[in-house]
Amino acid sequence: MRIDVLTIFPDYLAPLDLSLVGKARRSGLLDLAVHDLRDWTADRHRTVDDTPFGGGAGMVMRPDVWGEALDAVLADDDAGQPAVLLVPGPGGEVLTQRTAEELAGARRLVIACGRYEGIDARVAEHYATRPGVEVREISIGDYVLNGGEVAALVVIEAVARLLPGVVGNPESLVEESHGAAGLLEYPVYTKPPEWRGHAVPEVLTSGHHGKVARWRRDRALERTAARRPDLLARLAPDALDPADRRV
Ligand SMILES: COC(=O)c1ccnc(N)c1
Repeated sequence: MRIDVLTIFPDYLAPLDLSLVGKARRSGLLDLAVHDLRDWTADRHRTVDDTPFGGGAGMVMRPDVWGEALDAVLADDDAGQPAVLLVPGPGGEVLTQRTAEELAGARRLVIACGRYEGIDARVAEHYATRPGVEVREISIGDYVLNGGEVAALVVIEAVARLLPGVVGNPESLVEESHGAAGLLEYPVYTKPPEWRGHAVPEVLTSGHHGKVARWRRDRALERTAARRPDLLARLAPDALDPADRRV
């Protein structure tokens, strides 16, 4: 997968050199490039914004600069592959694990990080008509940030970890919260077996794999019922077996 990020703060995306995403980039599993939007400005001050039509506080990011940048980045592709143009913003569709799974299936993501009061609306309108480009505004939750960069980091991590080969044990993707099981994850423990008077649940040291699996499933169901009953309600009817019903 190829991901391009456009921003006026490239250093905000430095964490993408670290950990699993950084490893995926170095191994070639993920082709990720961060671009400075100001490289497409034409004036001495490298201006990317201007005052809003209709008045009001703050500044709006100029469509001409974004147009030059997006045209250049979108044109730079090997096979005219379709691209999803993501615009992080509080008014977008809220990112869920399902969204991440969808985006992980894309050949290419281009992420336009807005700042100030946002990007001139005509940019999204224009690229929505561009053949091979799908425009999606993505929110990472119901709150406002100062720019799209933090959201870009969240989206990239949520998507990259789903790419084959990025996480060591793909099995772990099934039982994690919001994973394929559709439940919250069960509690996890490691050595020592007792810590400050807290013992590890005995079943986990019994060596009985069937009982461990049942215990974990029960804890995941209990947690989901207590903290996110909405997720339980969404489960397919056949997702719960008779043994689950007693939790
Ligand atoms: C400027 O971007 C935001 O404020 C933003 C982006 C993505 N999700 C949000 N909840 C806010």
